[in-house]
Amino acid sequence: MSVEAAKRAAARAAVAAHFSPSYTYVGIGSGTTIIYVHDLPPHHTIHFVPTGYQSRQVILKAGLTPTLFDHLPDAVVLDVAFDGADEVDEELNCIKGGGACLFQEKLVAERARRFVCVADYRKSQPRLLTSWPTIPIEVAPIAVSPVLRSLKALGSPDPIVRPGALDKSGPLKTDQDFFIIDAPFPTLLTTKDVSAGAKGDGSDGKWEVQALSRAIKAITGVLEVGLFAGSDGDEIAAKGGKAGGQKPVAVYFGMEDGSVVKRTQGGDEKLA
Ligand SMILES: O=C(CO)[C@H](O)[C@H](O)COP(=O)(O)O
Repeated sequence: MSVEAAKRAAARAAVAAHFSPSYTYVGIGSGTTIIYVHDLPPHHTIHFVPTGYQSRQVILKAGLTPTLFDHLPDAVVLDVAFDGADEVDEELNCIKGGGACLFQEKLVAERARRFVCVADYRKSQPRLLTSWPTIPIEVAPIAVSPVLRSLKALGSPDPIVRPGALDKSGPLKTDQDFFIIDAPFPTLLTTKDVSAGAKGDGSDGKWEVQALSRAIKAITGVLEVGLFAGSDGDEIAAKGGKAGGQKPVAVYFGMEDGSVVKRTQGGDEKLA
């Protein structure tokens, strides 16, 4: 099965399980997989909340109505948010930002009752930074040099500012007019690794996902980190919260053999 067919199969399974025509607000992320999420059952009054320029164009092209994040009334919680990912580990931590939209993607994911990811088989790995090489980090242009130095001090061997499409036009600019730094690190540890005795605090060069995310976020000049980790919407709801999770409640992987694998905290399940 082609990668595109795998993406479509993942999106169909995610929509079948997590979309309802009765919803009012639905987040729609960025990337090439999310395009297939627009194949929705009939619905009438849903506001689709984009995660940036590309996402807004995709919503418009599908004939749907975009509602910008900063137009949402304060009390609104999105019923669900769908998005892609660059890599997902076995604990459902994600790397995002391959398309440079990580800041608004995190805003939208955290505003949703449930965040659901769609991806093809290449994105599924036991640990982050196994196949995807770097962590995307959105940075204020004025702060690029000190942020690069701080990332090296945290153990990133060779962080680079992501170039734009043309050499002569300088670095790529995000929807916020910021830059993206792509920072490689050694493969990240899971909480299971830490429970099994690994330190995960970077002192031996190895970081656990959330510990590294916090350390990068604490650097002055960093707007957001492309690591989506911590609690998911269901864990937050169990504690009485309405939204706030960065981690997906489920990830749907379209597989090479045509099947779809659904990953949740309970493990992986092969769907038909
Ligand atoms: O995080 C993202 C953009 O910033 C995308 O969701 C991620 O890059 C996945 O994209 P694709 O579906 O094209 O593989």
